[in-house]
Amino acid sequence: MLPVDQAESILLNLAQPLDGESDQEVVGLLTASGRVLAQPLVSQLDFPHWDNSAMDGYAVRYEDVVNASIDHPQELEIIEEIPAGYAPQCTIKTGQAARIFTGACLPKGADTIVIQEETERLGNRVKILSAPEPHAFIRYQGSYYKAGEPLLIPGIPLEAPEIAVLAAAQCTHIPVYRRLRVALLSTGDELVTPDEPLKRGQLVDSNQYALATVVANLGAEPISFGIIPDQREVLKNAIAHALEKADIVLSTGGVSVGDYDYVEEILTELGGTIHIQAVAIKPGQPLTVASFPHCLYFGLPGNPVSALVTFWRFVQPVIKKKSGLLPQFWQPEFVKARSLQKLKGGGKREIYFWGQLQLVKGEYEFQLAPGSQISGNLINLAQTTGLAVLPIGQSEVKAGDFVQVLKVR
Ligand SMILES: Nc1nc2c(c(=O)[nH]1)N[C@H]1C(S)=C(S)[C@@H](COP(=O)(O)OP(=O)(O)OC[C@H]3O[C@@H](n4cnc5c(N)ncnc54)[C@H](O)[C@@H]3O)O[C@H]1N2
Ligand code: MOO
Ligand SMILES: [Mg+2]
Repeated sequence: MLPVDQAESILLNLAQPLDGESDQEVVGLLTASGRVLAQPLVSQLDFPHWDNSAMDGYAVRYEDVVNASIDHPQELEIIEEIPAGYAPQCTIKTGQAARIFTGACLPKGADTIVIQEETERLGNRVKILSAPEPHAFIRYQGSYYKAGEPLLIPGIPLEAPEIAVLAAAQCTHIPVYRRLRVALLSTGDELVTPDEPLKRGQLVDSNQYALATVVANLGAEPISFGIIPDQREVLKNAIAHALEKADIVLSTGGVSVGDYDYVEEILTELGGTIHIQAVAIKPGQPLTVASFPHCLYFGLPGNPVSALVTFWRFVQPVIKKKSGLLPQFWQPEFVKARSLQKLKGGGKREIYFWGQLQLVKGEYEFQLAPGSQISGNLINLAQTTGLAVLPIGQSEVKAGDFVQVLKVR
């Protein structure tokens, strides 16, 4: 049995990120969400593109209004009105101002904006009722970003803020890494699909749906191979087929010591290198991992909680790293949380308890899922947002004490 941290480092070494031209594709702005940028981007535009006003008001020369006050207002002549989107035509000279609106270009000669609340309008003249700060409310060209500087770096996930930057930079053809293909197969004679009537002894294949969801949420493409019976040759063919089609294969079941647990033998027969046969983790101990020249195979344990816990702990960072993300985006996120219940440890495995992680008055709390914490019980797994971890050697966490919690969503 490998310790959890050793299993993790073996896996992260095996997870080679997508790289090179053949692993990239070009997407549009509205299809870029959740993708990973594959090339450094530079814009030829300054941001802001022009000196412009941050407020509705008047563009003035600071020296004209420096002494303005409510008792001694400064009167200026309005020579132009500049809405957003218009190029100003005039130059502001001493004693003059331009009516200006938020986002509109600053006219030549002006160096300060007086907000409209500090003025009084009299036809084509305006009274300035207080002295502004010099350069007040001007957004200077290039003050956010100068053309030619690095804009976005490869390896970042594209979400609303990055997509806004890309749109503003008029980058409409976005180079991203291709989506990883993740094959899913559920092994077990007892399994049926959710729409089949159950005969005695049968069980619905829930793992396939759970894994398809978490894989898709990571921006990868789940490819379903359905339910494969516990028949050696049938399973071997299905695994061989999945290995051809995918970057990563996730199977569930068939990795323990039972007579019908064929996965590891098949992986060896197919030429895979076995890296992990068991991990000191509860639940999830029989996790089996093999590598092939173009594919990484995870044999996840069949119990529904074991399948998801091993996915969250080991597969998720691997998918993220392989997707081309920078380390700060793929490293598992552990937080310190106050456990609301007593957690009982002991034994030879690191124990993962499932429950809810909540932020209460700036401090994380972990609420253990009520009911049976046993790997076959998927019912109380619903609403899990964190996994509290008890390391080997720690016999308990008292209610109110701190515990490390892996955030899972
Ligand atoms: N003698 C021993 N027996 C077991 C050991 C052990 O060390 N010695 N380990 C136990 C542990 S821990 C786990 S975890 C399981 C892992 O078993 P397998 O990965 O071989 O999985 P199966 O035997 O095929 O199934 C286990 C369990 O999960 C249900 N299952 C399977 N697939 C699905 C699915 N797609 N959706 C929902 N549920 C599924 C299956 O019906 C079984 O109940 O082994 C223990 N045994
Ligand atoms: O290690 Mo198994 O995953 O608990 O039931
Ligand atoms: Mg088994």
